[in-house]
Amino acid sequence: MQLPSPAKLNLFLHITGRRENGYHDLQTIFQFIDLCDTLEFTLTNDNQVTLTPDIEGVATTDNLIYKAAKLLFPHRKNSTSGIHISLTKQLPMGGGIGGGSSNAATTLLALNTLWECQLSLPELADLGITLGADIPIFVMGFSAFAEGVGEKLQKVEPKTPYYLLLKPDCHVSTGQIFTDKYLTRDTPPIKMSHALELGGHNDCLEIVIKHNPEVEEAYFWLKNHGDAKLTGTGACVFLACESFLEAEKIQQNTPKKWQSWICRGFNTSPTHTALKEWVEQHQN
Ligand SMILES: C[C@](O)(CO)[C@H](O)COP(=O)(O)OP(=O)(O)OC[C@H]1O[C@@H](n2ccc(N)nc2=O)[C@H](O)[C@@H]1O
Ligand SMILES: Nc1ncnc2c1ncn2[C@@H]1O[C@H](COP(=O)(O)OP(=O)(O)OP(=O)(O)O)[C@@H](O)[C@H]1O
Repeated sequence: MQLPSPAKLNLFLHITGRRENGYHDLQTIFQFIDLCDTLEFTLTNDNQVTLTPDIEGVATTDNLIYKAAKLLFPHRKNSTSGIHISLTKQLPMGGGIGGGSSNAATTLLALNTLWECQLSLPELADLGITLGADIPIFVMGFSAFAEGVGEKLQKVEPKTPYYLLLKPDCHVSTGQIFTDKYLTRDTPPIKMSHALELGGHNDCLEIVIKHNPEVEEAYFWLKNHGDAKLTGTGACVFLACESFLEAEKIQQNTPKKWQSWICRGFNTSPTHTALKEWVEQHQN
């Protein structure tokens, strides 16, 4: 089974409070984009989880793919089932586009089918959130207005424009941003209808810029072309464009020191679309 594992954008990100355990209450709209890693799953009968290739600097046992597979292990129908997973990585790490979380969710979805665990999507999301706050959105697979730490999801259908996405050459630590003393943590909550009509801002921007001059440069460069936004805690910044051609024109002038992609917004995760097709093809 081969599945895409897409990135997400936070169309805005408001921080409305801080919990005693250090996690933050937030409001955001998540949307998927068609920039994806690819995961290939091969069933084995050896009671093992194996993963290739290694991600540089990440031990296999720390890889969210491996951790997600291990979470599902007790739910296998057949206790000798194993899995070999092969990862083709395209999504930059530390970009705020949720690559690791997406990989974990894709693994949960694939193995739930291959190992016949028969867990519901909310049950998989509950397992996933123990590994990361961004995993439930990728498990549920629809664009959403999110609250809580990112797990209370209401389905929404924002516009699906082309985006120009830039990745400055730095890696932002989400933990560092969320522990910064000066992070705004008291943005008043807004209603979903307000969020859909008027959008919002990203409370992390000021702190991310303070720690990462590369993000500051890319953000203000892109802002010259329109309403540029930071996704998550960065480092990626993005701009919704009127058309593919407009995105391409701006991309042609983008300084070469930044990676750039033209991608499309999607309100259904490409993982879910591909998994549905796989299930239809493999039904007796
Ligand atoms: C910034 C976002 O990407 C927005 O979608 C997410 O909120 C972050 O999600 P994530 O990377 O899956 O987050 P986790 O791996 O659970 O946590 C990374 C770090 O961010 C902090 N964190 C994360 C989510 C949240 N709502 N409040 C937090 O304070 C955690 O304390 C942790 O130190
Ligand atoms: N399969 C994986 N893919 C990417 N990163 C992984 C994976 N497994 C573990 N990680 C760790 O997670 C960290 C964050 O990677 P990720 O691609 O999710 O970045 P991100 O989008 O900025 O994350 P977030 O905003 O969710 O913190 C990486 O630096 C890496 O140490």
